[in-house]
Amino acid sequence: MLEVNNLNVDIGRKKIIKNITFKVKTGAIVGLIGPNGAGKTTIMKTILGLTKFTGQISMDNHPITESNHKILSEVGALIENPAIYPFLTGLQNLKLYSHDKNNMQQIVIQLGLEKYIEDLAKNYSLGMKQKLGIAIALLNQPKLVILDEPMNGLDIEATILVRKLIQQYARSGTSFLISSHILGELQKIMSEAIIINEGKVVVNRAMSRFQRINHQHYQILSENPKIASDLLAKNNIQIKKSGNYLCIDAKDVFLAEDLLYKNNLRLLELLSKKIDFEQVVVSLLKNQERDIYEE
Ligand SMILES: Nc1ncnc2c1ncn2[C@@H]1O[C@H](COP(=O)(O)OP(=O)(O)OP(=O)(O)O)[C@@H](O)[C@H]1O
Repeated sequence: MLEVNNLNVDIGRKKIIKNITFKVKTGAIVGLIGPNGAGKTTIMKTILGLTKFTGQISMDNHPITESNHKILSEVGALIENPAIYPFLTGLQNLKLYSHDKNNMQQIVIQLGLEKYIEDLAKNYSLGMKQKLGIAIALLNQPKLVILDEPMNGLDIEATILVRKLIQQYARSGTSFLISSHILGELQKIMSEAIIINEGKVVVNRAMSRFQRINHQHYQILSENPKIASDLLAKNNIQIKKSGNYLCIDAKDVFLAEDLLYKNNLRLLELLSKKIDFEQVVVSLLKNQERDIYEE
């Protein structure tokens, strides 16, 4: 539904976004991940027609250009600080954007805003403002929702609520492009991850293709790593070397222990390891494009 092709953004003389191409399918939750200054917010702002660019952006085959933003009426967004008028109540703020009273009331309930929706927004806490900003982004049944750091300032209860709501909207066909530094949180909901660094895409992949996340493996340190490595390889155990350590799959650990014992190779260390998504992202960013954990 959203297609971004060969996107380039220059600010002053600096190239901020360098030839970025990606798609967001209907009902997908796409995570935009990258270190500070990677270009996440710039990409989001560009899609929303707020920044000059070269390349092509289209939604449902309608091009988004500097002069044609019509299709953006189908997009909800929360970028940086929520655009909230402090001297209006939460409800008055929502009414400014809402086309449908029933839909607005439903979102107030879905996000648990009832208790303070009649209060002036200037008296809202950071988390309350954030929830109101998310409510504005979800108004009017958007086809695409762009959220920059949506979990900012939210407590655990609100985080779970927003997570469930995003999943519920995605199930009914809304697409999401979300940036977050809280990778564990994003990992719980996103269907695809686009990892960017210095304005370029490092990896663009469905979550199901990060096969090694949470994969259990073992690191073995034996008396004689060279002989141990030859022995395990000869017995069809797949090994990866990491210095003197040999990494093997959890399913092979008993066989490996047995082989080492029978061949009088003393086991000095046996460490159980799990690779989490954060480690995968750090390794991808370090190696740029080469994922050491992928086969
Ligand atoms: N108005 C601007 N003028 C000059 N440089 C800018 C401007 N806006 C963004 N940049 C630069 O563009 C680059 C990307 O910034 P951007 O805000 O898109 O990064 P980000 O990935 O969203 O970072 P963060 O995670 O810190 O929010 C940075 O180097 C930033 O300094």
